[in-house]
Amino acid sequence: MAENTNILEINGLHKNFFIRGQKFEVLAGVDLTVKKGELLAIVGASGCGKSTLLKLITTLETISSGEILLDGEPVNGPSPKCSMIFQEARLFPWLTVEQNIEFVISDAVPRAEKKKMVDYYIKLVGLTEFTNAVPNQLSGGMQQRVSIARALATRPQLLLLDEPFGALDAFTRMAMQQEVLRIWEQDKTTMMIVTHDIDEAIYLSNRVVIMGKNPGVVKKIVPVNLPFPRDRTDSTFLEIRGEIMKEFLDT
Ligand SMILES: Nc1ncnc2c1ncn2[C@@H]1O[C@H](COP(=O)(O)OP(=O)(O)OP(=O)(O)O)[C@@H](O)[C@H]1O
Repeated sequence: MAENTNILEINGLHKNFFIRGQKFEVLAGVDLTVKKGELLAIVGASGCGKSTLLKLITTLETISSGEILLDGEPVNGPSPKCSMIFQEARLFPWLTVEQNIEFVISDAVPRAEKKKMVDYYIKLVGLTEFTNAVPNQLSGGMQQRVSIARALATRPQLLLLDEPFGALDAFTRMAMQQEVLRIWEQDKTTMMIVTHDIDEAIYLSNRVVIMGKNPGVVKKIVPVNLPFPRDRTDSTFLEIRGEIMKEFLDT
């Protein structure tokens, strides 16, 4: 059988929420395909359903209608093929960096192999010197790097990042964007990143998905055919920025 080159296929996805019996249609027919190895960014006005979309993929929320196929299989419960990172790092405060990562690796993995995996992911995010630190001994950016290492240690085929750098200052945020690209180039895990920052979306992704609001739909998908690392002042970068901004202003 031919290998499935799409890690994610979303067809006619609808999501309704009910508040005191009143129906709110949040997603109204989202179609989206993500190829293995892609770095996809999702942008859209606040409340358009970006986080809801990620939650439906991880089954933190349930679909109203439509389907989501993860590596060719309909999602119907949490899958080891998919991992998610949130705006805050959500680490265990009483565990060290090493223990936070070790925690998510299956007990079926032999001890020596587990140690190797933990060391690999700590090195991947550049925290080898902080292996034995607990989260409150780390900066916000470092904590988020631990959460990335922890998510990758589950060896997901798809990593979902929901505004992962939203709580970080501008300098740390830019450093983290470079870090994500470095990790992606080394690890090639498919990533879907939700962000409010249009520059971040263009800087990081192969395609930018622009969502429209009320109800949430995919309005436009803009390809970003620029080599990495990208120059934010490059004329094509700025052109793409203008194209995305125009969609927002038309909302
Ligand atoms: N559990 C819930 N119950 C009811 N309504 C919800 C629930 N979760 C989300 N919503 C509603 O769904 C809509 C989309 O929310 P969502 O968090 O997906 O948007 P978003 O695009 O990620 O927004 P933001 O950019 O502000 O984070 C909002 O109107 C929100 O109030």
